Amino acid sequence: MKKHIAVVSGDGIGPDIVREALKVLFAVGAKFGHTFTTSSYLAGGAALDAVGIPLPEETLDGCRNSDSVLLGAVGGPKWDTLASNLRPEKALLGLRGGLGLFCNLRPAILYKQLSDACPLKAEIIGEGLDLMVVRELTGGIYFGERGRTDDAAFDTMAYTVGEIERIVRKAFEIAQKRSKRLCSVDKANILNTSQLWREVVKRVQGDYPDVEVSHLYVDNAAMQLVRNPRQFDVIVTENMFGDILSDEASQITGSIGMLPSASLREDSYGMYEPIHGSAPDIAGKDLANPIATILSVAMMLRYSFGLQAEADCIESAVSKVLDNGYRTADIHTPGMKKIGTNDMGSLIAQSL
Ligand SMILES: NC(=O)C1=CN([C@@H]2O[C@H](COP(=O)(O)OP(=O)(O)OC[C@H]3O[C@@H](n4cnc5c(N)ncnc54)[C@H](O)[C@@H]3O)[C@@H](O)[C@H]2O)C=CC1
Ligand SMILES: CC(C)CC(=O)C(=O)O
Ligand SMILES: [Mg+2]
Repeated sequence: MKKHIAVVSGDGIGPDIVREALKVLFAVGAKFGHTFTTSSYLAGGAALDAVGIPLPEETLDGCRNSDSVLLGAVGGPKWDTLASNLRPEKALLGLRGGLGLFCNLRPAILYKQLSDACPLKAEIIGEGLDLMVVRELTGGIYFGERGRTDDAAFDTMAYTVGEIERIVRKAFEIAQKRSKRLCSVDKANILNTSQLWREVVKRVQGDYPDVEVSHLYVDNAAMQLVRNPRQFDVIVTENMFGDILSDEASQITGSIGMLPSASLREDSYGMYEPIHGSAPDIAGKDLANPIATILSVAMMLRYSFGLQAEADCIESAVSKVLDNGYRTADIHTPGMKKIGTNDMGSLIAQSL
């Protein structure tokens, strides 16, 4: 198979982790006889520094004309004082919105080798954690009307039935292939958008009678995630709630450096990125955990290219390296071998 991938490394640890993910992508290509080619594009602070805007047209076009996108992360203190339409994070929203990637899958899996890195008590975590956060990605408050004067500011959360229905249907389909349990998270005791969200879930539910549905308010869901995370299998929620809850879920897996994501539209095209940000505190220091980005490559192979065995091979290689006791600093526990970003990527590539 031949595929062309747009690579957007971005800022902070973005280049560190994408470099390791590409090592693994090319190694898996060589092992299975696929040709993966790449083109690099600027976005975020890197683009601001080079051309004065966070998302150059060339980047969006390059991504559109590729088979999929691999993204690191954007943002950092250097650009924090810029007006909101010029901030690096605008590039991320521009890519997600511009490419129509409404469906964000964020699997939170606690590898058994990392149970000591999980901050929850053993009796809470039991046999482990394997949940899927299905997050709406192109609507809600990150995309609504916004404004700012010297002494006031507003952001708007807006959703249409169509935007809710398409993500909710995706979540039902995913639940059908897993444990057939779906929890919809909203704030329907306050927000109009959440009341509409809940109405849509209840109507659409009729088409998936085999799926058991529950509803939680987001404040309770945040609490339940640490009280009893194993009650969840698939969570579906709007953009900002999904952003926050997936960072929370990631900590249960040991580190935010473990969680990959896929951002999809109706066809097989997708953008793949770790759920974390650009971690400016550890950028360029060989400290970042590249596993989330490497597992994002596995998601790319599975969801965009239909390469199941290749995706499984990457996930097994990650597991093997953890089995052998290698840990980056964020998941390190006593008795384990502490290694850097570069060695972690190389070991995973060699273990394919
Ligand atoms: N997708 C993206 O591009 C995102 C970008 N951001 C941006 O990133 C910048 C930093 O944001 P923060 O809130 O600090 O979130 P962050 O996710 O970058 O970092 C939070 C904490 O987790 C650690 N961390 C993150 N990824 C790690 C990894 N792979 N290995 C080890 N440790 C890791 C960091 O060192 C930090 O202590 C901001 O400019 C923010 O806007 C934030 C979230 C998503
Ligand atoms: C940087 C934000 C726009 C988004 C975010 O935190 C995320 O998608 O995880
Ligand atoms: Mg986030």
